[in-house]
Parts: sequence; C-alpha cells; structure tokens
Amino acid sequence: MVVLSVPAEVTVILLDIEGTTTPIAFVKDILFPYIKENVKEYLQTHWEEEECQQDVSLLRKQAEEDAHLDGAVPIPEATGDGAEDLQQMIQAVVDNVCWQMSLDRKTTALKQLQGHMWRAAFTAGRMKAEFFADVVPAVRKWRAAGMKVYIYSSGSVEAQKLLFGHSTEGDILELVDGHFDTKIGHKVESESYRKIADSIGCATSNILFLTDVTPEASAAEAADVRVAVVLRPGNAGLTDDEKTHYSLITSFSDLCLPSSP
Ligand SMILES: CSCCC(=O)C(=O)COP(=O)(O)O
Ligand SMILES: [Mg+2]
Repeated sequence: MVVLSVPAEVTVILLDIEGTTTPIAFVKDILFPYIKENVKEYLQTHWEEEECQQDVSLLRKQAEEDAHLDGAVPIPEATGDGAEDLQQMIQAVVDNVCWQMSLDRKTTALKQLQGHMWRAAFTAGRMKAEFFADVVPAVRKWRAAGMKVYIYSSGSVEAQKLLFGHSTEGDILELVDGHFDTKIGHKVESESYRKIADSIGCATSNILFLTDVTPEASAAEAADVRVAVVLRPGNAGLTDDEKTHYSLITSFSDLCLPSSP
C-alpha cells in the first residue's frame, strides 16, 4: 500500500542504515558484540600496523575531548617502556571502546576502528549483513526511475561498503551512488545535510532522507531536506507528537515516486 508520495523535486534518496535498511537487532546482537568480544585480540594482533596506530591515535584524541564526561576512559601515550606498558595501553583502549559502546556513541574514532575490525569478518564470509526484504527491490525501482541513492550512516564509509558488499542479498554495493559518514558531520546537525547536498551537487530540497531516529529527521528537516521516519520491528517508539509531525513509512514500498502509477 502506497502511503507517501515523494515530492516532485526529489531526485536523491538518502538512507540511514541501522533501523532503516537493516534491523537494529543485526547491529546490536551481531555487529557490536563482535567488537566487544574481539577488540583485545585485534589490538594485540595488529598493534604494530600503521592503520591500527592511526585508529589508536584518533581514539586517544577523542578520549582527551571526552575527559570531562562521567566514566570517561583516558588512553595514555606510549612510553615505549616494555611489554607491561603495552598491555596497559591496550587495556585502556579496550576499556575506552567498551565505555563508548556502552553509551552507543557515534564518534568517528570508534566507528573507524569498528569498520577495520569488521573487515576481516565480512571478507572471510563469517558475517553477512541483513537488509529488510523490501529494501533491495525498492532501491532497484528508484534507480530505474532515475533517482540517485546515497547512504548516510554513523557507521564509517568503509563499514557501510562492507555491509552492502557482503549482504544476505549478495553484493549490492552497485545500488548505491555514494556514502557519507560522520566525517561530513553528525547526523543530528543540520549543517551535515547542507554539506551532503553540496557534495552531491543538488539542493537540500532535492533530497528525501529516510531514518528511524527523529533527532536526525529534525536536523535534516531544518536544512530543508524532505524526511520520512521509518518504522521497523525493533525500532524505538515515537511520541504522539512525532507521529503527527513526520511522514511515516513501515516499508520502502510505501513510497510512491512522482512517475509511479
Ligand atoms: C554501517 S556500520 C554499522 C552500524 C553502526 O555502526 C551504526 O552506528 C549505525 O548507525 P546509523 O547511523 O546507520 O543508525
Ligand atoms: Mg538509524
């Protein structure tokens, strides 16, 4: 059943991942536990590698910014003083990552490390990303109708590509015209949506953003982006005011493009 007519000026559909294309349960029960269970071993194995050192530097910088927060975990600078010092530092990174994850923080530092850790699991075929059944058919239809489809997730661009490249629907990366993450700005800040429009080369009013998170919808709307809030099994409930204010869909097939019958 069609419940939302896409405004004629919309040429770009911008998709959130968790709670929109992909069940929250997949992220919370599979992706995130993988990090918590493997972060220590990952750091011990990859510590000497340039990529891992860059991840640790970014986490340390984030920890400095977070110093004022309750329960924040500092990451000391390396003293180069033996194996014990190294193990202490690795433990501090582990504790910092677990603390950030306990708050479901969306920092670029955390998301970058997570993306690098998931790479091994996805490329080895040990993990496949789940997508709601309506997602792939709808995206194919939108693209056939001339729409561009972009992703904007707090998950790093690298992690996004892993999910789309290794999904239960196969490699569906080719269905996406481009990816944005928190490097362009946070999803609850309107400026991020203006920058995304600039980067795509369109007006914000040409974009329809689909998300499950109302503070993200509100930030996008303030930037004159068209918005629909996606209701999926397992998503957080909406207040009555939010239900009245936002266009709501429960499936991508609820969207009717201007030229659709
Ligand atoms: C795309 S990586 C996995 C999901 C993730 O880490 C995350 O933070 C999801 O954020 P979203 O903005 O897609 O809700
Ligand atoms: Mg989401």
